[in-house]
Amino acid sequence: MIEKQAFRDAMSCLGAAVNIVTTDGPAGRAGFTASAVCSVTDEPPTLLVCLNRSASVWPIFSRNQALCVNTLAAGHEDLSNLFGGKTAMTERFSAARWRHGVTGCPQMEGAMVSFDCRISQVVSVGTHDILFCELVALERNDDSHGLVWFDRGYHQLMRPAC
Ligand SMILES: NC(=O)C1=CN([C@@H]2O[C@H](COP(=O)(O)OP(=O)(O)OC[C@H]3O[C@@H](n4cnc5c(N)ncnc54)[C@H](O)[C@@H]3O)[C@@H](O)[C@H]2O)C=CC1
Ligand SMILES: Cc1cc2nc3c(=O)[nH]c(=O)nc-3n(C[C@H](O)[C@H](O)[C@H](O)COP(=O)(O)O)c2cc1C
Repeated sequence: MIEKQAFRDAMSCLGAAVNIVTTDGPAGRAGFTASAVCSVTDEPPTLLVCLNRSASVWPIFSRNQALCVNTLAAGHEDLSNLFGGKTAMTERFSAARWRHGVTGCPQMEGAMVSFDCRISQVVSVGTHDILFCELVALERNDDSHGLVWFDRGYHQLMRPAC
């Protein structure tokens, strides 16, 4: 049996994009920081997001059935911390500018990519729900530099100069 701490220490070696995942709908607006986001299939275009069921945002995502994955760019470190901490939702959203996507979920201005999705399936594993999300609309910002979460810290990824 692998201890939880050994698992987390090992997982901290896997670099991952940092995302602010948002929702809006009948249950209201919410957002949280997630690194557990992954491409599933391109037919139909689907990604997954792992959400801890003990997070305060969980009931809101469960009910709204739609979300937007906003992939963060270099310079968004403070925003990531804000959406990853125990901060009030109004404070989280007042730190950036938002538009409404096709699903009505908040799309962050300046995000590297925004994946506007409907939640197509949910599978519970351990403490988390795996939200399978089918893409409805897409917005890209190819000028910004990247941001990854690696070894419990942020690292900027620079695009080669053209
Ligand atoms: N998948 C998740 O739920 C993640 C949660 N976090 C949360 O953010 C905070 C800071 O995390 P770190 O500084 O990276 O240090 P950490 O030691 O808490 O986590 C190291 C790595 O383990 C994995 N991890 C952490 N908590 C997890 C969980 N509850 N379930 C599955 N995998 C998990 C992630 O890959 C994370 O980068 C912690 O509270 C952590 O729980 C961070 C990354 C992913
Ligand atoms: C870099 C980073 C990555 C995170 N990734 C995830 C994740 O993939 N899934 C998850 O459920 N929580 C993740 N968290 C934790 C949530 O962002 C955090 O628990 C959530 O904002 C909790 O909010 P609450 O205070 O509203 O419960 C991450 C936090 C940070 C700082």
